[in-house]
Amino acid sequence: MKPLKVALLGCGVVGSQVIRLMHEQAADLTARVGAPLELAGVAVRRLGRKRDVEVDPALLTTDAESLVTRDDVDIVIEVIGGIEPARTLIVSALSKGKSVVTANKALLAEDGGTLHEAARTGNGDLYFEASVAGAIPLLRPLRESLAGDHVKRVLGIVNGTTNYILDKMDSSGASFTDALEEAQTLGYAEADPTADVEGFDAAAKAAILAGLAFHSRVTAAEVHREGITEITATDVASAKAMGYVIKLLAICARSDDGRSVGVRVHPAMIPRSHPLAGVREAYNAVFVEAESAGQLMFYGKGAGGAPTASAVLGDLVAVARNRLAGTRGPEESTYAERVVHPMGETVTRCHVALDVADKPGVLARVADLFAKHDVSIQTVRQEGHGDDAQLVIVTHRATDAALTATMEGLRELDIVRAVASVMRVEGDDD
Ligand SMILES: NC(=O)c1ccc[n+]([C@@H]2O[C@H](COP(=O)([O-])OP(=O)(O)OC[C@H]3O[C@@H](n4cnc5c(N)ncnc54)[C@H](O)[C@@H]3O)[C@@H](O)[C@H]2O)c1
Ligand SMILES: N[C@@H](CCO)C(=O)O
Ligand code: NA
Repeated sequence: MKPLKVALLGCGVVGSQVIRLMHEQAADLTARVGAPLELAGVAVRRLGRKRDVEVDPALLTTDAESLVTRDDVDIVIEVIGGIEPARTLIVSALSKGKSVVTANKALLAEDGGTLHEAARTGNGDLYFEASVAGAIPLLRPLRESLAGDHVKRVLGIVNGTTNYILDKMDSSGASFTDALEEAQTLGYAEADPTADVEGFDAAAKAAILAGLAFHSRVTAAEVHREGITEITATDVASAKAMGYVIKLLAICARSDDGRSVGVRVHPAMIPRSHPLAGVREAYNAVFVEAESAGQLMFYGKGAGGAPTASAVLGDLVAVARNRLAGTRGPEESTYAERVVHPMGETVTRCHVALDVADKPGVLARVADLFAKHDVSIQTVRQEGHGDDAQLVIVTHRATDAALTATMEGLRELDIVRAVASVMRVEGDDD
């Protein structure tokens, strides 16, 4: 049987594991695909570098553009990352009729439309399971298994680094800075942790998830994004005292009338009894709620060379089978054309801690301000007394615009010394 030729772009953490697995599992892959998969070349930045995997030096090239357009190449795997040259290389490959497998969430979330269009006109496949939640099969279930259902909400932990940091803060009382340092020492967080801790990585994944779940195109720029850098040990302790844990959540939800979607990434308190609260260390987990299927949960490793390569290889087998069968996988589905509504229209609950003076009338004035903005209070608790009093308030569901206006009003009240902590509450639907 004629082999299918595979060009690999990038031989870093993921790329080196792709090579290892293609080599070690060659016989099984051949049997599963129906033809051998053969590496045609590996594009790297520097030829002489020491690598985590043995590669035939004759396969290495620094000319990625020539590799992806070579006539004998059938499938291109892109694991370089970043926007350029990844975009140009993927578009070149697709325009030449190749199929592409990529793990590049940043590119898909910024300009997925261009890639999908190139796949459509080139009549090839574009698969990207590894781009969201690494090893966890999540995109194929959304794109294929749930294609007959109506997804209402996707909610989950899609960034392992921040989950590791928040888990450390929760279990040991560590500060954000100390927990980040530990995550860096262990290799979870990068030297420049911005993409993870500021929520960019999770926002890109949320955009991809929302697009698939709601059959609409969503870009990273449309995702409301807040990171975890401002979370203090006091926030974590305060959450703990109330039976909550703080997680960085990606939440994609369809509006009640079905016309729009909300897509957001921010830290939130969830009850300790919620299944997502038990997601420890660098693990990922995603809940999908669909009209007929009900609640589904996907859990596993969202990062790491081998786990991510597992998802890449799954896609490789799928696109290879399609090529042999002379068919293609599903195209991008954007027929619903739902718009992303502004964060102000999103309905959430809120936990607020206020430093106040403990004297008559303070609670009444605070409550009055919530009422003025039509925000209903669920619980209120006072801690401390005298000049050290703190009011801890949890609201019922209200629009983010009303909650934001309430917080602004609280900051202006003379009886409020400081708004010590504001955090959204998710996962208990009171
Ligand atoms: N590492 C993970 O756990 C993980 C998980 C999910 C998705 N991803 C995605 O997989 C992709 C790769 O991630 P990684 O962790 O392997 O990164 P990495 O930095 O370890 O590897 C990228 C490699 O690409 C090479 N490269 C850069 N520009 C190149 C060019 N123009 N030509 C040839 N080679 C070039 C780099 O030298 C590097 O070796 C990214 O899109 C990332 O977001 C990674
Ligand atoms: N940096 C990501 C892994 C790649 O998506 C994380 O911490 O989950
Ligand atoms: Na995945």
